[in-house]
Amino acid sequence: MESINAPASRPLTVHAATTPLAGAVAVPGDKSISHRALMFAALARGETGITGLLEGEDVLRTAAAMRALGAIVTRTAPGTWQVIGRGLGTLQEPDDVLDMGNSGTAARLLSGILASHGMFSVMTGDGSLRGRPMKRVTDPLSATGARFTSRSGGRLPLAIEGVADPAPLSYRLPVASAQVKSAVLLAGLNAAGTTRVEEPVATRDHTENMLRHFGAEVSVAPLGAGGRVITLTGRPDLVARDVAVPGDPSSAAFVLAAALLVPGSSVTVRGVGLNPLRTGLFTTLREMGADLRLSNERVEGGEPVGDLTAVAGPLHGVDVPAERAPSMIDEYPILAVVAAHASGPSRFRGLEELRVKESDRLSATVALLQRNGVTVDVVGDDMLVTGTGGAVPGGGLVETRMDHRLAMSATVLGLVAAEPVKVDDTAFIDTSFPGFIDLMNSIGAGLVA
Ligand SMILES: O=C(O)C1=C[C@@H](OP(=O)(O)O)[C@@H](O)[C@H](O)C1
Ligand SMILES: C=C(OP(=O)(O)O)C(=O)O
Repeated sequence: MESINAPASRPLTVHAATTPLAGAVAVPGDKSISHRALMFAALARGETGITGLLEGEDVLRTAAAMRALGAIVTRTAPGTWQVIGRGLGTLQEPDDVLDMGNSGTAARLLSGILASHGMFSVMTGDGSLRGRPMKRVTDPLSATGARFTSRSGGRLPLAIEGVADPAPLSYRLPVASAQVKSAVLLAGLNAAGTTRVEEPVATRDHTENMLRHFGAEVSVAPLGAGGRVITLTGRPDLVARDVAVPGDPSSAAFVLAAALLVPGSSVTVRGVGLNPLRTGLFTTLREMGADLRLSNERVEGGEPVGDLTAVAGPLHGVDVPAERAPSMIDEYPILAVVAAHASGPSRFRGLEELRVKESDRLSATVALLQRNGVTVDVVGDDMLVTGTGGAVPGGGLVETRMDHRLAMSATVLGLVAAEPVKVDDTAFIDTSFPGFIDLMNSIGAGLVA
């Protein structure tokens, strides 16, 4: 897909690692928490300090958008940012189109904020984001009184006529999506009364946790088997509070997977966020027989954090239940790579949401593996991978389709394939994991960009 916003492409040929991977590293800050820290700080009164902020392209788009809306957002040192917000309901109408780049989280969460402020705005994104569904947020948000206009299909670019006195929403999520849940809750911040969201399956709860941290009243109650009801009292006095962003478990996934696969490796990733609604991959890897050790468990900035050490060893196939998908939704491409290297069959169930990520990750992951000689099928919404028992042929060209996670997954596959794996473009890795190639080289991957 072409886009005027697309960075120059950066192809990479990955050769098998010739030595074990070793060392202790830290990955960049959590992307979900970084977006939220910037947005919520901009809505709060006063000065918020953020440490460990992910300085990836996606989060930088959110920083630019909050500036365009009148917050003062300043980078004071690497990963350390200061945000001066003026308080809920006081955002300024942006002068120009808000370009959210490649980021679904930025676009969807911001929709909730823009809908609930009395201003006109227009939002767009890159070629990938313009293809992703927005009706999942604009449908519920329309009940606030806000109006959304777009071309047919309800995708970006989107014009938003927000309302200064939005009606509070009561909404049951039709898809398991933390982005939709968050958009509804954010619209509820500036609404008089109670906003209520029901989620049939629990999704990442960083919005709930961080809104409470900034002084909002948010309650969470169980709903049926594994679901939740979230209620938010509108018009809270949001007050600036510092935020420490933990390392992103979705980024640590690539480093740890590489260490599990390259023979003889042992790698520690320090300070990984371990919110239980994010750790489905680690559970799954252990079920595959992975030696994944947790140490130095602690709570930082209200989130559980720990150091994870991956030690290479034999892995076997796994059957991942659909209920686990929300807690590892971004990890299926790298899990598929691990399953391709493992012995025996794997089945990952209930992956319909993968079709609407930065790319159609179901078909793109299938293509990634097939191009490299691995047998893989899709049956309904399930992916079936036939493990090679450590004998991935490789030799294929992977199309990353403007999708950072495909680029990193293909890179890890190349480290253990018999023939070099060509990755058409690694530039999009910068959306979530700037410095990925250097970090991998610091533990011995030998990647030559
Ligand atoms: O809320 C968030 O920060 C995110 C939610 C998930 O998306 P969905 O809500 O579309 O499942 C995830 O895939 C994305 O990377 C980040
Ligand atoms: C799906 C992802 O992000 P987003 O929806 O924010 O583009 C991701 O990072 O894998």
